[in-house]
Formats: sequence, structure tokens, C-alpha cells
Amino acid sequence: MQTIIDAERGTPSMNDLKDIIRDVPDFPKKGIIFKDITTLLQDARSFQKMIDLLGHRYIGQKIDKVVGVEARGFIIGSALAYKLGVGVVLVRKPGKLPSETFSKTYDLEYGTDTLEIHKDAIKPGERILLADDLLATGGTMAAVVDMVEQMGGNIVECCFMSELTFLDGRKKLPEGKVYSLLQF
Ligand SMILES: O=P(O)(O)OC[C@H]1O[C@H](OP(=O)(O)OP(=O)(O)O)[C@H](O)[C@@H]1O
Ligand SMILES: Nc1ncnc2[nH]cnc12
Repeated sequence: MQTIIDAERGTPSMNDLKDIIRDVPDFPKKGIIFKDITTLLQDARSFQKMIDLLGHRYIGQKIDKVVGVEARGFIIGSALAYKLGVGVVLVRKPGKLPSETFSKTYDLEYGTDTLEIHKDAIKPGERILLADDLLATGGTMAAVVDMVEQMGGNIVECCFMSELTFLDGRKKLPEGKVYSLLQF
């Protein structure tokens, strides 16, 4: 069910946040139920509540930088970084970052992809929060974990707005360092 949250109804509940994410069947391929977060992002109260809840988890955890994964992870990562008062590092699809990069190819729920990060984006020992909108098979975030660890970053946690628990993506990620706000 899709919920429109209006000013009179106050702050959205966890169920409201789940309900406002739209299911789109057979996108981008037959058999995939795509979790469309645009419906949540365009609702001011839902967007704010989601970032507030994620942000509160990391306030006081001495995060040095947030890493956001292109493209939807940029939205979550940037808003979180702003809330925590730290910088945001962009992990991008190939050929988009202008300076020297590390890169990693990985499997997706619906194909394969490559991600890149600037070689000088993270200094050894920095406390890094990884952020994305959704954890599915875990391939994307596992690739990011690999690159950040290769650079000497100290991963505090991999955080997601939502998680498709039936795909067990967290198995590919560092044990005890995975957090999702909403589970499907
Ligand atoms: O856990 P996984 O199976 O790796 O899947 C999760 C990833 O898939 C989606 O990104 P997508 O590659 O579709 O790119 P987009 O954000 O540019 O739409 C999503 O935003 C995650 O980054
Ligand atoms: N089912 C899904 N919905 C939205 N984004 C995804 N990324 C990988 N699987 C996805």
C-alpha cells in the first residue's frame, strides 16, 4: 500500500517509511521487484525522518568520512555526512572520476558492474561509514568494502536505508558491521 504522509498526521512511523517505498514489478528485468525509493525521497517528512534515524546511530562515533555509492547511495550518503558534519566520498560507476582510481567489478541482482574510488579519497586509519540505499545481494557493498580496506580505511559500519533480507547480502559483508533501517 502506498501512503501519502501529510503534515497533520505528524512524524512517519517505521511502517509508514516501509509503505511509502513503491514496489515496481519486473524492473529492470522480469522477476525483479524493484524497490523504488523516489516515493520516499520526495516526501519531506519521510526523507527527514529516515536521515535523522540513520544519523542518530552514528553521532558520537567519531566518523571521519561517509562513503556514498552511485547513484542512490549519493543521496543517503550526502545527507548523512551533512548531518554528521563530515565529508562525503563518492564511489562512482566507471569513467566518471577524473583523478587516479582503484576499481572493482562485482555481481548485481540483475547483472554485473564496476565501481571506482579516487585513490586519495581515504587516508589509512580514517573511520569510515559506508552508505547506500539498499542491500540486496551485497555485491555492491562488498566491492566498496574491498576498496576501502585496500586503502587502509577503518570501516565503522555499512549502513543501508533498506535491506532485502531474503537475499542474505549481509553474509558478504564484515560480520557485525551491517545496519539497515527497514527490512523487506
Ligand atoms: O546488494 P546488491 O545486489 O549489490 O544491490 C544493491 C545496489 O543496487 C542498487 O544500485 P544500482 O546498481 O541499481 O545503481 P543506481 O543506484 O545507480 O540505480 C542499489 O542502489 C545498491 O547500490
Ligand atoms: N530489488 C531491488 N530494488 C531496488 N534496487 C535494487 N538493487 C538491487 N536489487 C534491487
